[in-house]
Amino acid sequence: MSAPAIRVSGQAEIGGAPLFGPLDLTLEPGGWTCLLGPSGVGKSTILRLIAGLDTGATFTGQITANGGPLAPSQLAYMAQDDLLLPWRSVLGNVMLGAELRGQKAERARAEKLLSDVGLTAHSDKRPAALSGGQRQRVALARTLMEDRPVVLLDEPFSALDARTRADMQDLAFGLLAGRSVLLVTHDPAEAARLGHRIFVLESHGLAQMPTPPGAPLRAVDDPALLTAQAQLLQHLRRKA
Ligand SMILES: Nc1ncnc2c1ncn2[C@@H]1O[C@H](COP(=O)(O)OP(=O)(O)OP(=O)(O)O)[C@@H](O)[C@H]1O
Repeated sequence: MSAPAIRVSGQAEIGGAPLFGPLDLTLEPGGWTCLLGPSGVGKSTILRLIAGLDTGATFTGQITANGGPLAPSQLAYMAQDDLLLPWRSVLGNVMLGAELRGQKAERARAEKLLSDVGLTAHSDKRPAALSGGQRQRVALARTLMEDRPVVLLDEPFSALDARTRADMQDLAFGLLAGRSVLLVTHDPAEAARLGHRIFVLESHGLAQMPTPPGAPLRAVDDPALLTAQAQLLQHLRRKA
């Protein structure tokens, strides 16, 4: 699977007021690009624009994959809300994408993913019977099930306890190897651990931040990661 180079160049406004940009964001082809920034600055809007979904913003610019159009079939998108269908079982939600496309869902693969996210015992339950963190893991499994070259993740680990968060980062990083991943996160440690490229979105543009030396997935106790994490937090606090 060859992952395209995704580029977003342009600016957005809401109700006539600038939201972000002008900016020029190129995702790491086949790697993880992490996007941080203050609440409301437009991070989710960028994800939704790339996904071709409605936003409240008017975007002027271009979004390209290897210089051409990005087809919806190239991407998987995990929204901030889990968007689980309440009347389907957990397993049924993980298999939803294939069924919506009229394809036969790979049940064994869905069951393996549910095992990977630690939810085998919950596979027959309805989403309402799960905790917020469990629901988020179902949504992650559903996204990983899609097997697409471009993956957009909007705060996918935000509801997880620290240990599960590290485990799910490991899992997602392994299963998404070779994909172009755009991760929106509020967690500097997460960005420093996972990012091939790290950006902070600010109202006037985009700041590229240094990544720690060494390839992701970085060890959580790597001193260089801890330094990068602290620098990122300082940058975010200065901007606030
Ligand atoms: N459908 C919509 N209609 C109108 N305005 C919207 C809509 N969706 C988002 N906005 C506004 O657009 C701005 C950017 O929202 P967005 O969700 O992209 O921010 P964000 O950086 O992802 O924030 P957070 O970190 O809190 O998730 C916000 O001011 C928000 O109120």
